[in-house]
Amino acid sequence: MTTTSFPKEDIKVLLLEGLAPTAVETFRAAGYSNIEYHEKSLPPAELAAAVADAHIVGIRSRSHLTADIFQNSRRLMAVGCFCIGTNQVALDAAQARGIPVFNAPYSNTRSVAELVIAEAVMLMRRIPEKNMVCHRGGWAKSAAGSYEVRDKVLGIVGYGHIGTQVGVLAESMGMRVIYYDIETQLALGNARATASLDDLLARADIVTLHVPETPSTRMMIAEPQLAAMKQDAVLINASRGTVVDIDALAGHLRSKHLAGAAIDVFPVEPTGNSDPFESPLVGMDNVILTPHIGGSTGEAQQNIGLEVAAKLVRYSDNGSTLSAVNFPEVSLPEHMDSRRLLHIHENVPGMLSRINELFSAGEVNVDAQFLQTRGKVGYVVIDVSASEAQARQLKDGLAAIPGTLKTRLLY
Ligand SMILES: NC(=O)C1=CN([C@@H]2O[C@H](COP(=O)(O)OP(=O)(O)OC[C@H]3O[C@@H](n4cnc5c(N)ncnc54)[C@H](O)[C@@H]3O)[C@@H](O)[C@H]2O)C=CC1
Ligand SMILES: O=C(O)C(=O)COP(=O)(O)O
Repeated sequence: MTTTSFPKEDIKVLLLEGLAPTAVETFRAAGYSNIEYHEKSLPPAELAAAVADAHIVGIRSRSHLTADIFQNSRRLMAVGCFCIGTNQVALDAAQARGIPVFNAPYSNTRSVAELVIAEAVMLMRRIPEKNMVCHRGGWAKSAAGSYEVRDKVLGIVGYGHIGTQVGVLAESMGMRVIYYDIETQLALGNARATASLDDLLARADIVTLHVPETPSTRMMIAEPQLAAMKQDAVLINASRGTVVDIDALAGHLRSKHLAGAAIDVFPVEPTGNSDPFESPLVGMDNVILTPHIGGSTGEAQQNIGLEVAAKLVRYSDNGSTLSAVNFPEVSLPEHMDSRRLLHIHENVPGMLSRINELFSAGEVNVDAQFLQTRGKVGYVVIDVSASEAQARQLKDGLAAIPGTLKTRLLY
């Protein structure tokens, strides 16, 4: 087991939002015993205080880590988003303070894709309305307005990891897949890119959204886009709540322009299961409402727990930042016979020469050096053959270089 200059039992790991036991097990197996585990997200003030006291923080989509939180969390070393989306984290602010943020880019992809396919079938068969009639003691046996998904056009907005999975599954059921993405993407199977979003909206019987939350996707599906959809088309949103104008959608469902919708994410979501849920879509029989559970399956959560905790442990033990979403990516070998110094700094001219001056002045041998920069931050890892005292002295020397954000020493 790797040792760190800072004793592992003092490295505080804060895990929020009911992460899978695999996350806790991974930390424990690596020797991290100081774990604070919460089943829920914390209210903003409690969150800020808890993060300020932690070295490693694990969250899901509900905990908003703002620039202020990073500003006031001097101990914080790394953040793990145990999900795909990282829009809840002020990534630039984390970068500016030398804090890498990790996520699980694929672990719940399939879970979302399966749900979307199921919802496409349910909506095309008008199951939500028929289900509600039965619950109210009625009987609505009729084929009117019900269709197979075979041969229908599925329009995927955002053809990334989830969008492509949805496309592959949809084709296996005979759907014709078209997609729109701002980037050029490899079309899987027989899927075809559309010239524009409007083109997709005009052709699709089922529109499903798989874009991240960014300024360009905010209210991307608003009144004009909804109006551009085909009569009786259906909309599925399991991306982010900010992507759709929910009031405008309610209007198009009420007027029967659109035949139905399945919505998993909302502009404002309850912070916990005991909070009330409010939406203009509540009470509409032709809408499937789900509480942001696109990625909530046993398989996904178990895998996410393992994946993100392993990334955090690797960073803490070894300095590797591979697949960090906001940070220079460095994949490092083990440092069996060396002591490893980590230096995170502002990405300004002259930094490397200052670092190298420090080492050329000393009497230690540099075994390996790794450097990577990204945005405003640079990351240098130096393996040295040195005594513990020499390595500590070098760490202090690194910390004294102006523009230094963080230094660490791994034995
Ligand atoms: N409901 C849930 O529980 C879950 C929701 N999600 C959401 O799904 C999103 C997508 O996930 P992935 O497919 O893994 O992400 P991804 O990054 O692999 O794919 C997103 C795609 O959207 C495209 N895109 C970005 N801006 C666009 C725009 N303005 N117009 C058209 N295309 C645009 C990108 O080029 C990319 O191809 C996540 O960011 C997350 O917000 C993810 C997992 C679970
Ligand atoms: O992975 C994502 O981006 C999700 O939206 C899932 O979030 P969750 O882990 O269910 O809070």
